[in-house]
Amino acid sequence: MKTMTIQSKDKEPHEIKQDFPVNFDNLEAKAKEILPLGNFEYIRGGAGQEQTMRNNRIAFESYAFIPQLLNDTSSIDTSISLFGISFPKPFIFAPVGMNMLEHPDGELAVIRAASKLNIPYALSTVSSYSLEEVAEVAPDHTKFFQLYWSKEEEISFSMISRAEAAGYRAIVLTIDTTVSGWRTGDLKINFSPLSQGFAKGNYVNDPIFRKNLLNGSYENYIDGILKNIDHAHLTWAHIEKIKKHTKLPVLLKGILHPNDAVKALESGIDGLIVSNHGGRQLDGVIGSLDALPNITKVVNGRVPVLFDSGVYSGVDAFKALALGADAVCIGRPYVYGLAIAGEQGVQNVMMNLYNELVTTMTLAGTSSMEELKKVELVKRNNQM
Ligand SMILES: Cc1cc2nc3c(=O)[nH]c(=O)nc-3n(C[C@H](O)[C@H](O)[C@H](O)COP(=O)(O)O)c2cc1C
Ligand SMILES: CCCCCCC(=O)C(=O)O
Repeated sequence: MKTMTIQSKDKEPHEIKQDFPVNFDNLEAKAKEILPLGNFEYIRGGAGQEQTMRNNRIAFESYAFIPQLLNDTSSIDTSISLFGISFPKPFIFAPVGMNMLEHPDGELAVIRAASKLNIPYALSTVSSYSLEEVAEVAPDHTKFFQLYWSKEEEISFSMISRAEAAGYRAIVLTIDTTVSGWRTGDLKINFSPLSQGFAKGNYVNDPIFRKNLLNGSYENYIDGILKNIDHAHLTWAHIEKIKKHTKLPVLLKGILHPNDAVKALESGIDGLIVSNHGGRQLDGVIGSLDALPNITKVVNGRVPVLFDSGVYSGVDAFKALALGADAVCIGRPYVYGLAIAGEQGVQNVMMNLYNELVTTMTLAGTSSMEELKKVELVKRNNQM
């Protein structure tokens, strides 16, 4: 592989592999060549007829921005501040479960890349490696713990306490996955991701999980996770309990309706992630980008508003930031990078996104996040 070094505007030199796929379609195609069918389809696929996945792309393609030129863009500042910490890039690694489906180093490879690039990392509840193992790789790097609420609530409280003890900086409660979506791609080939055995990291050594669900038998952990994971009883009343249990900021992931954003603020939530889970949960849902403006409007800067679902290029990131997101979370692209080339693949993907964002900001006449947020966007009615 040929390499070149890019001097990014945050002053860290990063090596980019020149024959590594640059655009999202090529990245996905390359990952498809490498991964077993079930693993690939689990990552790629969405719920039902994949209307939500399409809506995500339609939303991005229906926004266009109008650059204003002859501004000095010789130096671009992409830095953001979240919960009092400053980061050089406006990206976050979205929580993605079971990374051993893509690479034996799984989440360990991802946290290494995240820490080298200084991009916050959100670890999934259903990770292949435990939150403690991940923390050990990069103890000082900013990590969030994504929580899937457990049917056995004590397990959730145990995981929150463990995340706090291991130095995680926030809890991200995902609220759109009370049960798994109707994933037609997985169903068609009878692929059950949780049954592959790669979701155990945070469970097998959890004292409460062992006591309540493992019944002393290590072999039963898949059964235990499957029994525990659906949690349709979760309501706003739980938020208060969670907030009482931890001093960490709590973010809600999966907000699409402005009424829910208001309820979240009333419940004392510290941040929101506007997301439709990449179209993997509920089919027929609004494109995540289309939900963003109404939410930033009601939140009005009171808490950080993060965004994900369909950010596949630097231009996509630019549009989400211009519509008011404080940072964008990247999901499928880095997972494909992981499948293709482990830690280096994850770095390549994130740096390609970043370099395209910097190029876009330069050409659009915006040299900082503040200026980016003032960019004018127009929306057309796109038909697909
Ligand atoms: C393979 C895969 C696994 C995921 N696992 C989780 C998870 O464990 N927890 C969670 O909150 N979101 C999970 N997500 C959703 C992502 O956090 C994010 O919302 C989604 O990837 C955004 O869509 P995009 O990748 O199309 O941009 C997963 C996504 C993928 C692709
Ligand atoms: C309760 C369902 C498990 C979901 C596993 C990870 C995930 O969020 C995904 O999108 O896949």
